[in-house]
Amino acid sequence: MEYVIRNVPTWLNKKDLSKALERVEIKFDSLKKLHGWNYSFILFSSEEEANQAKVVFERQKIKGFQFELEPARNVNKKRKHTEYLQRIDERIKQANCSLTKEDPESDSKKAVADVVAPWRHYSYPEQIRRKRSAILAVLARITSSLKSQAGSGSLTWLKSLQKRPCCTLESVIDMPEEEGARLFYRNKNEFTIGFSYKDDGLSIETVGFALGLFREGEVGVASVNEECVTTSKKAIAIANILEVFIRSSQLPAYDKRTHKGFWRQATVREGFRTKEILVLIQVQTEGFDRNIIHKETSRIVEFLLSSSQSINLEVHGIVLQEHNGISNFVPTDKCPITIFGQPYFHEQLMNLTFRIGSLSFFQTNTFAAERLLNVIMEWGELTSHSTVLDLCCGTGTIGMCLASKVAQVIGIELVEEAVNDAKVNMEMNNIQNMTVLVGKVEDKLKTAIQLCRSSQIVAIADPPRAGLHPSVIKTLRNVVQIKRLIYISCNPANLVGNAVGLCRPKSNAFRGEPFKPIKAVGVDMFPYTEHVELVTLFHRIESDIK
Ligand SMILES: C[S@@+](CC[C@H](N)C(=O)[O-])C[C@H]1O[C@@H](n2cnc3c(N)ncnc32)[C@H](O)[C@@H]1O
Repeated sequence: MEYVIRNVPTWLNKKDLSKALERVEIKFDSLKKLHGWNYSFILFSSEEEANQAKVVFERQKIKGFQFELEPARNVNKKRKHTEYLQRIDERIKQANCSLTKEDPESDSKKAVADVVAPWRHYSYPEQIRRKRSAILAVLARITSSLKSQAGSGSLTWLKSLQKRPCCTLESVIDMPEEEGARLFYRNKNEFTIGFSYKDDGLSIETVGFALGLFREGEVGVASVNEECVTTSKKAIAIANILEVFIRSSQLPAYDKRTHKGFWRQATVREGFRTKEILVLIQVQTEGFDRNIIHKETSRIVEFLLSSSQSINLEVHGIVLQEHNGISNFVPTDKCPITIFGQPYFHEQLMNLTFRIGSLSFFQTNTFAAERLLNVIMEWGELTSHSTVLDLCCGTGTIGMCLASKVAQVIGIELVEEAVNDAKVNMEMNNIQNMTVLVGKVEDKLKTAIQLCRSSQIVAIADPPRAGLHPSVIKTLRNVVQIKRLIYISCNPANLVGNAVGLCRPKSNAFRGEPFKPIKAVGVDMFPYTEHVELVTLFHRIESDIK
């Protein structure tokens, strides 16, 4: 049960408010209070708890303030459509005002920037230092986890390590201080469409970023602005344009609390080198009239195209995805429909051109992706006799960049649209020695291995954040032709389980000879955030086994 506490001092932080409420024995599940708010969201587990709090507030002041409690739904009363239309003019004025005249140091601007670029207060060398320490901690955890495996004494390379990292960390490759590399670098930006809440309780449709986790009681969305140094400047402009439109739309923004509303999410993707922009708009259609949907989607296309052209941005495609489920993710199995232009954009990498569909993965930072590819090329020690296994290949970027150096590339990718893009990309770049299989690596790896013509297989794994399925690790160990494996991890903490699986001593469950971590390098794909890409080279170590 969500309520709002009114008359809270703006300077009071969540921790102190929480303590003050506990002192007067108010029971609640969670609180949401940001600096600058004169209110706070509070979640009670029952109406009784809320009533008790109300009585306490009426009887006594807290921190010298007379708090008031009201149900949160009053903050965002579902307005009748006619009332809504009457307010449109006022809203647009407010919207323009907040977009153009907001104090650059305002709390909401800073709060949203802290969500998307939480490390913006650290100097860049300090960010790199922190990422280095985090990676070293992961590499040391691999050592300790391996040591706890039965039979690990047979791994001679492990003996001398004690608690040290399992291999050398060569460096964390930093990004030059340029737009598109260290600043405003994300080529894919997912914006939430929802409501921001003003101090007077008025809610206003907003396209930007959620200020916190919904499950922790945060429902507010804040407009994106140039303090958000990870978001590309073009994406910021497109989000601001969409915000003006949605504030005047006949269809409402989606409200996460009620699961009602139409406009849900907007994803802006762009080719930094090609200057192409693709916009994916996600909508919840249940309960809305098809004619109004048609009218409003035509209007959004018109508005977006004319507004973006007026500031010299060229949108190449707009696609619409229906998503009536509760989860926030963009489902990769719900094919969007094209409402303008092409359902894809292009980007260039290592002098090759890639077509990328709205649901296909592409490395987030184009500049950093090239640094990553340089490391893979060097560590792969590829020859014209090698076969590259590109596991989780997306639209085929890694495999295609290596194809000219090897005999054969075999990719595996789950998302069908990405595989279709990969096929087009092979043709566009005249690559004839690459095959891509659609499906899960865990299901397709054995087929891929049967297709390998060479006895020198280099496996390159670039899995999603969770890492590879354990069955994939077991299969990789069983393929004796794989002597070298490069693992790219976008969530280094999750590398530990897979690395232990690859390197642990032979057993009934892990039959093939183990691998050994040789070296690692970090690539700062995500400046101003804690995230970092980790590349680790593993070699097969048959001769090391006693
Ligand atoms: C981190 S991305 C890497 C993509 C690609 N290597 C690149 O550089 O563009 C991970 C990819 O794995 C795909 N994926 C996720 N789970 C998978 C699975 N079980 N089997 C195969 N591919 C998977 C995703 O669709 C995504 O394209």
